[in-house]
Amino acid sequence: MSAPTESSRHTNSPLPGSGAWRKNGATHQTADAKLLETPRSSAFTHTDPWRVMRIQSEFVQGFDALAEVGPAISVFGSARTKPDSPYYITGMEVGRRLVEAGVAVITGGGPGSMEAANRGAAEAGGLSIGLGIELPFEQGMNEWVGLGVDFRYFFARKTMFVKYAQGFIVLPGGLGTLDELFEAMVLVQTGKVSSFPIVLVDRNFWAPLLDWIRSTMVTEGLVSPGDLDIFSLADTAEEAVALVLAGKAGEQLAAQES
Ligand SMILES: C/C(=C\CNc1ncnc2c1ncn2[C@@H]1O[C@H](COP(=O)(O)O)[C@@H](O)[C@H]1O)CO
Repeated sequence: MSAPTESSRHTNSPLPGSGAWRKNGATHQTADAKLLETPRSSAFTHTDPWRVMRIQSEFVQGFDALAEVGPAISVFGSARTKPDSPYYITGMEVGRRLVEAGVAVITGGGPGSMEAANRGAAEAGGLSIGLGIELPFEQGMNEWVGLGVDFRYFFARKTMFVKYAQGFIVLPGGLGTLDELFEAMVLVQTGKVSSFPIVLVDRNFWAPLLDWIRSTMVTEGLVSPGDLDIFSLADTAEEAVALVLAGKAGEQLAAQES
């Protein structure tokens, strides 16, 4: 088939997405014309291909906002902890001690222990980061976040917790905290990240879960005994921060600082 002449162009219809054309087809609209047309319906914005664009933009937005963040530790913990609870007080001390060690604090930007860690970091004059998530019951970012990024998608937000931190400190929490903890553990277990310290704070709180992992999962051969070395345990903020800064993560943090 030969290329269309100027006069035949209006009657040669293009084959979608190929740059090819078919002779004597109906008059076609150019791509520019389609783009510039006022849309008759916004329904397309609720389709998966459109969502992919939105997801992509969420990654770009996160990478842009966090690219300049230096050494950082992600702190997870319950959204329900009240300011007078010992967990909140420990969370504040964790945030403060991380900043005093020259490390930024990344949290989910919400209330409870997230707020505590952001507050400790902000009050110590450090970088206090919140990665907020759109939820049906809107909470908004806690007031102690200095650099905030909002996400619609949990998985895009989770990437940021890992990509921009050199370790995790996990305060007592519920399902959200467990989700974040297990994701981190699986990334280490499967070798997707190396030497990523994970510190669980409050031995008493975590003991029953760890006993069950040992007595059931390890006994039944579903996890290796060595998998229990993926995390360390602490009882105080001081211990937790010292552990997360120790070892390989400490080397990475020191390298980023110099
Ligand atoms: C339930 C309440 C507020 C929810 N707001 C949240 N904002 C930001 N991040 C959240 C929120 N809820 C959960 N998360 C994430 O999960 C972890 C805490 O979940 P948990 O179930 O409370 O352990 C936390 O690290 C966040 O990343 C207030 O009533």
